[in-house]
Amino acid sequence: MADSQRCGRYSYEDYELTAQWLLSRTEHRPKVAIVCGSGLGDLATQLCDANVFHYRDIPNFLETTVPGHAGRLLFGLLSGEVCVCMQGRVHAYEGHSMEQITYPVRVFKLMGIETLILTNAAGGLNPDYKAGDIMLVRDHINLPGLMGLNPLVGPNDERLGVRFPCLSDTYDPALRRACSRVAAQLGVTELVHEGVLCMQTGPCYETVAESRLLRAFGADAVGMSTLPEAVCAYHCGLRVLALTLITNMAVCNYRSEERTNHAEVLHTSSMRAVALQTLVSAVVGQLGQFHRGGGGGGAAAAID
Ligand SMILES: O=P(O)(O)O[C@H]1O[C@H](CO)[C@@H](O)[C@H]1O
Ligand code: HPA
Repeated sequence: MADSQRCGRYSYEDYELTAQWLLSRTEHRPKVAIVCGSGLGDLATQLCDANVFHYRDIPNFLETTVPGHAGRLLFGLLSGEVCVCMQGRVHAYEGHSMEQITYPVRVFKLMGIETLILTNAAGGLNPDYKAGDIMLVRDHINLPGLMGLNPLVGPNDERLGVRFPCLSDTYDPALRRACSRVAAQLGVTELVHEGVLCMQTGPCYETVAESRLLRAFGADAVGMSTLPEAVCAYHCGLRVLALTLITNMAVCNYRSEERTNHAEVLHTSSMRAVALQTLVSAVVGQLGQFHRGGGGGGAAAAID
């Protein structure tokens, strides 16, 4: 394909090549993909009959560099549903473009994935939240995207999605409802909120003034990932559920002696890993009936 026809750095054929590379090395045919955020990678170890690939061995995948992101892709069964699970992600602050960090999402699309479940760690901005809570992402504020760092910038390949996607329904309402119901069945409703996730590029945590600004903008939590993946996934027709673990409260007060740090983020992730894994596994268990029905666009009918 000529450079002018490429989506940007990658062509459709690059995504296809990686998808075929993976599918030719596993007999699993997943419809669900899961991305594990900081310290949440143990979810991947729950997969039965797993086939494991290191990112460094997968064509065009980037290696992870951040503690808490193992850098392995696993195929296997979770709650009886065939899944592919990213044990860790790469971030823009590691020196990559938005297109590079979202590469796996388009590969998933070409592998036949229908639902993408994103997880991440973030700082709480909503004063009703506390470290250890879980936020179902209802909507987002994509600060890098608003500043031009949007993964869809560049020539658009219509095979992957439309030029001007409307993002009002990025986070599938039926999936969120299903997740809330599962949380109630598991007796963890008091841990679970719905809210707005803001992304800033990182790697610095926010200043006090920035945290206050983001709260005033309407954000309930702030992180350094997830939104580019959600944008790319929605663009190419995947159903998206995003679960944010509030690993710390963003510092919004000059008198506070709290200092956000990655060790604290990983500590909270480890404390809540089992709860989050249980929630995600149970939600995945509800997806099968819809996927077996085949075809897109019927999520609400199938899950409700
Ligand atoms: O978003 P994930 O990858 O879960 O991790 C979050 O936690 C790290 C900062 O502590 C950053 O990588 C931020 O993005
Ligand atoms: N801010 C940004 N990203 C984060 C935070 C935070 O407080 N915690 C975990 N990831």
